Amino acid sequence: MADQDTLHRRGLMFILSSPSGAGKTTISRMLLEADGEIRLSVSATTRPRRPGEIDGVHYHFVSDADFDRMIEEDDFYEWAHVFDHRYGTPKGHIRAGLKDGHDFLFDIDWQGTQQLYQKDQQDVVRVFILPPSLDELHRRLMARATDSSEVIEGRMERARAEISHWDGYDYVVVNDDVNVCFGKVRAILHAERMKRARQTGLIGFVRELMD
Ligand SMILES: Nc1ncnc2c1ncn2[C@@H]1O[C@H](COP(=O)(O)OP(=O)(O)OP(=O)(O)O)[C@@H](O)[C@H]1O
Ligand SMILES: Nc1nc2c(ncn2[C@@H]2O[C@H](COP(=O)(O)O)[C@@H](O)[C@H]2O)c(=O)[nH]1
Repeated sequence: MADQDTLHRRGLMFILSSPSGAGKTTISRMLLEADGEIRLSVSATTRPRRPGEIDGVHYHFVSDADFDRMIEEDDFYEWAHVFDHRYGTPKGHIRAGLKDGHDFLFDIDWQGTQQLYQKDQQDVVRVFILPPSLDELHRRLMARATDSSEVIEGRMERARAEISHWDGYDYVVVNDDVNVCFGKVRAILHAERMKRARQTGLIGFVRELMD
């Protein structure tokens, strides 16, 4: 008897985007902790490190010159200017990993999402996270206490523009209660893994069933 979980499938690129402070990093960390089959795509950024962030784990913190060099050497799957800095997804082993059935989690903005989708529609799953209100978004950015009030005001000013890209996503989830939101995001991941087109091992399995 076949166990469906052992059938071969293509991996997927699971993207979480949101206005800054809505909670995508929180949901990403919960997902990585709960699900052993998905790995984080670690972005490169020119922004300064926040307290508690580890180089190579949360981001690859690079200089402007290093970022320029990475662009020149075609090292990025996608990159974009976000706020006052540059962020990019290093190609790494993503394409080979997808073929081997590994899933990758991306915490990237709408510009990066569009670029990844244009390159690889079939493997991309796009999830947008909304805050319950703009007041709550502001409260969360303040409570996180990782950015100056100037930076927080800049992020609030950009929030409406970012939210306007909500319709470029496959799923939209409101992050009011974090556990409820996490449950919904996890359900999306599970369902997307079950898509017939991703379950490449099904063809052989069905053939055997019919014989
Ligand atoms: N549902 C929630 N209720 C209350 N606080 C939350 C909730 N989700 C996340 N937070 C808190 O809000 C703050 C912002 O969350 P987080 O850093 O995950 O946002 P983000 O969308 O990743 O922001 P950025 O784009 O700036 O990295 C954090 O302090 C986090 O603990
Ligand atoms: N297009 C990309 N956007 C990225 C990438 N890595 C992160 N981001 C987005 O930047 C903002 C700000 O992040 P923060 O950590 O400074 O708060 C946020 O929207 C991220 O999703 C990337 O590689 N490409």
